[in-house]
Amino acid sequence: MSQILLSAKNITRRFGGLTAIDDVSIDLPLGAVHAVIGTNGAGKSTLVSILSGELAPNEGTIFMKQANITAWPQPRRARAGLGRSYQRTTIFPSLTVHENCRLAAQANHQKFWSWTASTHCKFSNEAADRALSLAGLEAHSGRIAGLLSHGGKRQLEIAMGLATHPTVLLLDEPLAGMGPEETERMLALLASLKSDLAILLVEHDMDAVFKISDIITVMVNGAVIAHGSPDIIRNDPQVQIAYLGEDE
Ligand SMILES: Nc1ncnc2c1ncn2[C@@H]1O[C@H](COP(=O)(O)OP(=O)(O)OP(=O)(O)O)[C@@H](O)[C@H]1O
Repeated sequence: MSQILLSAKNITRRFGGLTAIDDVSIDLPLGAVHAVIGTNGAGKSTLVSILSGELAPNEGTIFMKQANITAWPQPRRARAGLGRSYQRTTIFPSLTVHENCRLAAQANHQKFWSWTASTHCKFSNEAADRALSLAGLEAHSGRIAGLLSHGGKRQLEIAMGLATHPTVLLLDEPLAGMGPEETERMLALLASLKSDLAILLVEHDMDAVFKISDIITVMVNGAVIAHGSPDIIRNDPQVQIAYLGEDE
């Protein structure tokens, strides 16, 4: 069994009278894509926000390897190797592709406010170069980020996440709005990255999820109704009825 890089145990989150996350446990192993799927409002984005540290759970515990990170704020988790992308693109459109990655690396570094001009900061330039290479964006390094295609912008977001040297990457709908070619490119990118990472993927594109994932967790109304390999999930009668539709 691969090493578990992030483990969340019995997470519950309420918004007033609504239980958005209901006693959910999830493990993210090194070298695997773990997808979380579910109908709208199932609690997927809330779960990602709890894991990344943007939202606190009402109950439950989160570990990164042996460290209990439940009370750690988001920046501390990011420095410990937890990266995330958002449902909507969050790039700086007027800066270059390289500058976006450099800033992501700097923002994650405790010594950001040093006397070195940011453009000459060796570690952030190297982190940006490495991230752009991993994400297949080297050729676009000098381009203005806002002029990239939609798929290119999402790819840049992944590169910005990689610039922080994560070990765990939380991806919230990275394929949203992509055409078939862009989707294929992104799936190939995730497949090429996963051996060094634990990836959590929240995604509505079921073809992509079943193609790329090693493990799938299915949520309905905040609770997990099924968990297992793509084959197990595909053949789970509860999943077919509750999520994929009885016809499928
Ligand atoms: N800040 C908030 N305040 C109150 N309710 C919230 C808040 N954030 C989420 N919710 C509610 O919690 C539930 C889960 O929302 P969440 O966005 O996590 O679902 P989701 O599975 O990501 O949905 P989608 O697939 O549509 O993005 C929904 O009923 C939502 O309205």
